[in-house]
Amino acid sequence: MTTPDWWPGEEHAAFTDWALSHGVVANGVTPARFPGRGLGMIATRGIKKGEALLEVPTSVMLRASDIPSSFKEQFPEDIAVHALLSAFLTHGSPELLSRYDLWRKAWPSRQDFEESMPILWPRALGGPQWPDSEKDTRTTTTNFLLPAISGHWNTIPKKQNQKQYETYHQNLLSQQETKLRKAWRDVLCVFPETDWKTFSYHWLIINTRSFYWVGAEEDPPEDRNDAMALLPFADYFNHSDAACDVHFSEEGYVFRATKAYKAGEEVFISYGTHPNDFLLAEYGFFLDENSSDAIYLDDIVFQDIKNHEKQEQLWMNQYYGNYHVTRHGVCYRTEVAACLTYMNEEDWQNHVLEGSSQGLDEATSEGTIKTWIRAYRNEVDTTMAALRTAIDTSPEVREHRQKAEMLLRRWAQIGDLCDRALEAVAI
Ligand SMILES: C[S@@+](CC[C@H](N)C(=O)[O-])C[C@H]1O[C@@H](n2cnc3c(N)ncnc32)[C@H](O)[C@@H]1O
Repeated sequence: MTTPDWWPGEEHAAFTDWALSHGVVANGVTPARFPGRGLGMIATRGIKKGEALLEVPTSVMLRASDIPSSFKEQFPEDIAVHALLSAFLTHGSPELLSRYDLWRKAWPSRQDFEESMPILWPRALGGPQWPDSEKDTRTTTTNFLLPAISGHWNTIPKKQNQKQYETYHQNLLSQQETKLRKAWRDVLCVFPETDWKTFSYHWLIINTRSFYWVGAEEDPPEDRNDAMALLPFADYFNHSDAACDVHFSEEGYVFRATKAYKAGEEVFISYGTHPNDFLLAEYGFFLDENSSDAIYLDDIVFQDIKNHEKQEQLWMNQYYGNYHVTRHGVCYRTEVAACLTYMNEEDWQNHVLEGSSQGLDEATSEGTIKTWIRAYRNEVDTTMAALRTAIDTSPEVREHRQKAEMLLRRWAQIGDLCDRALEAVAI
């Protein structure tokens, strides 16, 4: 019998047999190869909306509670679950880990992560310095990484004394780096001889393949990132921005179809409503079409609203930061910040608290917002031109041409998003 062109290969067939014989129920889906996406799930027959496609019992999952206490107790109490699971995959007893051998053979390689994940990219493309990084020989100081990932701009000076606030979709790389550096310190405390490449590989496996999990008897952890588990087989699902019907209970996880599928179609789940910069930083890919795509104007807005009292007003009224733009225009927070550039304190307070339009000038607000979006558009043009030049002239960038071209594609998307938002802005 000839194998189909999506045939995943022997190691995936062997892992599938293991999963099915250990209680995983796959109902019309199986792993398959999809160009540009590695492995994913394919519908093996017509599937109706609402059908249960996959059940993964808790007995095959890997959670913090599955790690023996004797192993856990060696680590600092505040170790993150992500770090603990990475440490267990790196240093757990071979007898306990052997049950996952076939699953682990089905994972992507470290080389795959080096290609796709900015956190492992070379310094020349804005990647961080790690124990195995090559000497920093950058000949350019341009930031080629996207501002939401790197936290840096080429054309906009970053304000130094901004307040600390939660940003879920900005400064992504430094947040990720902080977590990985802490995990690395925690594992070295207990296993000083840990191999960086192996540990960081496991950390990235967990970063890209874990699911939200809280046990029935447990309260959700303070840090949402600690509510995680690995689900063998379910981690074949790729992401799309379509809706997704996923439930978990003490028995395990159940994935249901949110639409009908024809045999041969890829079945996706949603990893969450994430903009493309987030997908690139956290998962090493981004979508061509993403209804959740957005860019953030915070550094541009704070460059404009420098006045300390005005910044305090934003802060006190909980409008400080997280100003986002989609192709449909800007969020309400951005509109509120734009009014503050020209309204007096009393009028602005009455506007945000009571909806008063005293002192509101929609044309001025619109003009301010367009100036902010144009500043982002200018950053796109400047950086794309520099990146194109670097691809042609800089040996250290040319060596990583595929990654540089991935960045160019994302910058072009952002340029397009700015143009559409400029057309859409009308308050
Ligand atoms: C949970 S795994 C999914 C299985 C994975 N494709 C594999 O080959 O093992 C998540 C990873 O799959 C890839 N991925 C998921 N959705 C994708 C998509 N829509 N396009 C491209 N790659 C995707 C990314 O590399 C991501 O880090």
